[in-house]
Amino acid sequence: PNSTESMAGDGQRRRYLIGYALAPKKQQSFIQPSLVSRAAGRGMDLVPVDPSRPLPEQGPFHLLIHKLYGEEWRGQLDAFSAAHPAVPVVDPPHAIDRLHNRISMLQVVSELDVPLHAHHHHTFGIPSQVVVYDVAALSDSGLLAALRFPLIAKPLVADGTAKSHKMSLVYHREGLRKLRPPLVLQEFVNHGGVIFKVYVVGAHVTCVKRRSLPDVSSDVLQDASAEGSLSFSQVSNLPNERTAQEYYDDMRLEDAIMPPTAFINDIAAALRRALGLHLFNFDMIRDARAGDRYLVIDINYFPGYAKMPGYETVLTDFFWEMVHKDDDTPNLNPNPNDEDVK
Ligand SMILES: Nc1ncnc2c1ncn2[C@@H]1O[C@H](COP(=O)(O)OP(=O)(O)OP(=O)(O)O)[C@@H](O)[C@H]1O
Ligand SMILES: O=P(O)(O)O[C@H]1[C@H](OP(=O)(O)O)[C@@H](OP(=O)(O)O)[C@@H](O)[C@@H](O)[C@@H]1OP(=O)(O)O
Ligand SMILES: [Mg+2]
Ligand SMILES: [Mg+2]
Repeated sequence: PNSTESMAGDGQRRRYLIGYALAPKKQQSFIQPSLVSRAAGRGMDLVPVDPSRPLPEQGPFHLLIHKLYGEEWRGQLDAFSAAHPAVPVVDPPHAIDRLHNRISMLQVVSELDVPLHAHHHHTFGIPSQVVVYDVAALSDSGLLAALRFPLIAKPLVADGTAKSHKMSLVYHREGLRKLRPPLVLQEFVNHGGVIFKVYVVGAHVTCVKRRSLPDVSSDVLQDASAEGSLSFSQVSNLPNERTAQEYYDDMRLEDAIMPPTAFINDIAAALRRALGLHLFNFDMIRDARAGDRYLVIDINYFPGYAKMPGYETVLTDFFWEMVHKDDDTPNLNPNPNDEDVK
């Protein structure tokens, strides 16, 4: 409805339109009034995109952010980019695709170029893993010889469906029988029940601690009578309730030492370059057997940023950078006093 090229009033700054295309649940969690008002205070209006209507009828946008999939939506984005090559689309669908397969997702990590000498004895990598396409492969001894129990079985596809988050812990061979390929069998690495979630928003990096799966003891592995596997879903996204059992875990969480900031920042920057993405997070665990070894186990596109401390400021700064990318005025102040933020 509103022409964004126009001035909002005498002496007022130019306004920018940021279109967001998100599933209803994502829209609920991400588009908080606090974010909308902070962005508005910096001259940027967040408006929903209707994916069922042609993009040229909407806007005109100065930036598009999205977490929607499918051929139709991709066609919309391609047409939009062809018509408006200067308007940033965050992020390109082909770059997001790589995160929809748990093999290609972590492949990037093993290829990263991070100057490790700068980080003393801290190292990083991914757990050993193999991809299993069919049931027959589950009893292939050669394939299994490459891995040590316990294993974690994850659906190969990570497309955001509830199914793609369903996993099983597998303690011994018997436990493999219940599994449904295609999946990834990954070594479960004991890590003290704490996971580090690293949120990336353009050049900004924030690391937070979360509760994770508890360590698997050797007793459990040796107990032949025990169930061979255990299923679960989205542990790192559990509500922060504290049952008696969890009280202890929370204490351990508080005590957990964060990985060094420079180390995290270097991995995040290298990942951002390699993936060609602006908005993602990755999960990292510290290998309990080798205290300074970290393993990346998951990468998510456009994660739950509202859970990240200072999310309104971080996202607003990012939007500002994106809409001013092509400005030729070198000394624009990136942090003017916000106008209407309480
Ligand atoms: N190799 C591993 N070793 C130990 N624990 C693991 C391993 N892989 C996953 N986990 C645990 O299982 C949880 C779920 O795994 P993962 O993060 O891959 O699933 P997801 O469904 O993609 O999660 P998200 O909700 O973050 O997208 C992790 O948060 C962690 O607690
Ligand atoms: O909201 P969405 O559907 O995008 O859910 C994402 C969820 O964010 P939410 O907190 O907003 O639910 C993320 O949580 P954090 O890692 O940030 O804790 C993470 O679980 C992603 O894997 C989910 O993306 P999916 O893999 O399902 O596409
Ligand atoms: Mg995860
Ligand atoms: Mg994930």
